[in-house]
Amino acid sequence: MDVDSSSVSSNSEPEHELSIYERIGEHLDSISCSTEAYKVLRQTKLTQALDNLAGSPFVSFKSRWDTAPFKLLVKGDDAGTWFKPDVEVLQKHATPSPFGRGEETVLDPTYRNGTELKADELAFSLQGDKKSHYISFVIHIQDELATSMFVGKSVTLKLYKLAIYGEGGHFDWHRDSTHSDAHHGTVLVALNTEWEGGDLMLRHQGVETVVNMHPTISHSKKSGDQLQPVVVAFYTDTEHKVMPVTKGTRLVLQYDVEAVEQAPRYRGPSYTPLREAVRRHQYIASRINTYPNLDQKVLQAVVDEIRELHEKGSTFVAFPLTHLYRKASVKKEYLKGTDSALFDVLENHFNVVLHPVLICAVEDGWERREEFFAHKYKSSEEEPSRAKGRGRRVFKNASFHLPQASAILQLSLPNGAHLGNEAQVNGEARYYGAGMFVEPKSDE
Ligand SMILES: O=C(O)CCC(=O)C(=O)O
Ligand SMILES: [Fe+2]
Repeated sequence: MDVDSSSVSSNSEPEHELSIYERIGEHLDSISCSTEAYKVLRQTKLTQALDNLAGSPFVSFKSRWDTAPFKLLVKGDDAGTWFKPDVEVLQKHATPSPFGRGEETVLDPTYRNGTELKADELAFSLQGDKKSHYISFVIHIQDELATSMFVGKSVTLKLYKLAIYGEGGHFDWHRDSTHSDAHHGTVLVALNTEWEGGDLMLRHQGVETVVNMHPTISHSKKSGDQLQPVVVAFYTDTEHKVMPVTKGTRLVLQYDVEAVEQAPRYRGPSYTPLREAVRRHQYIASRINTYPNLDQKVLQAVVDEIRELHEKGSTFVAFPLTHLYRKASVKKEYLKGTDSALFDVLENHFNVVLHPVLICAVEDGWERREEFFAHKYKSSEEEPSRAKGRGRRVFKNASFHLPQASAILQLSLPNGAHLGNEAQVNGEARYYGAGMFVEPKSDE
């Protein structure tokens, strides 16, 4: 990239969370930062505009589908129905749930205490064998997600497992592991049992939310009162935990959500992805609890601010994505939530490039003040000379704007190491911070 650069200057404040990020970043990659640096700015007009945009990391809604009669089969054994599952049969076949601590898969009941059945051990069919009803239930969830968390994407649910938590069962804070580049969400649906405790908690940008997963009664004139499951979906990079169950048994189906960009279809002359997203949101907003923020005014404020920065001479304006991604998923087609909506809008006005990002701290030798720099993450094959102590080049006409609500600072799990529902053996599923790099369109 052809941009001006200057040597390091020092006038920023020390930032506690940034130090954490830098430590984790190094832990993740065991590399030093690359030589080309973007100066990190905080509390700018652009960071404020981005903070106003921050959305919610999850949705929950009642399924309108009649799930009551779904039959459950475990390794061919009858295990009741969604309405009345046979807990004993399910437990008989279940195995203890491990989790991932760094590269290891471990069993540690102080962190996770529960058992599970894998997807290939389970089957569903309606009494009378109309299996298509179960498939319709799944398709209904996919459709809801394509109008909320994954606007305009083609969404596929894949059953991952059934988690069983008896009394004392729980799972501490973790992020779910991803199983493919397109895997961006988790869906949970509780079966109809009675339990107390066992709340699901989600944590995003430091805010914790409790979700009630108990099936609820729905009143309908046509079909009378009906018990319906609550569907909870969240992005895979959302930290979550299951509080200890104090009574009864909690049975939860867990699905992986794969989302990829939809093939272009015929669009009318007034079509824009944002208009389409907002139209769909208005339709579902009344039924769905929370969803990404797609307020046009808030999105426009980000566009206006970037344009102003460009006009003032900051040709390269960068900021972090709201979510974390595996490295191979830092691509337009895999963006989720507000990241996806914002990219679509910015792309109409600017040249936008996505790239994994590392933030590094540099200590000023005299005053012992830390300064922070954002770097496009490059592997050692891409930039082999990086670690050999070449000077840092700071782009003069560029800035990296770091909002409060940025997942890049949320990589700080309690002990700084990966804690997931699975181990990370070859590292391809690691979560990275990433950024959007926005410059004026070359023809403007
Ligand atoms: O049972 C639940 O509600 C979630 C379990 C979970 O987070 C997991 O197994 O990864
Ligand atoms: Fe999980």
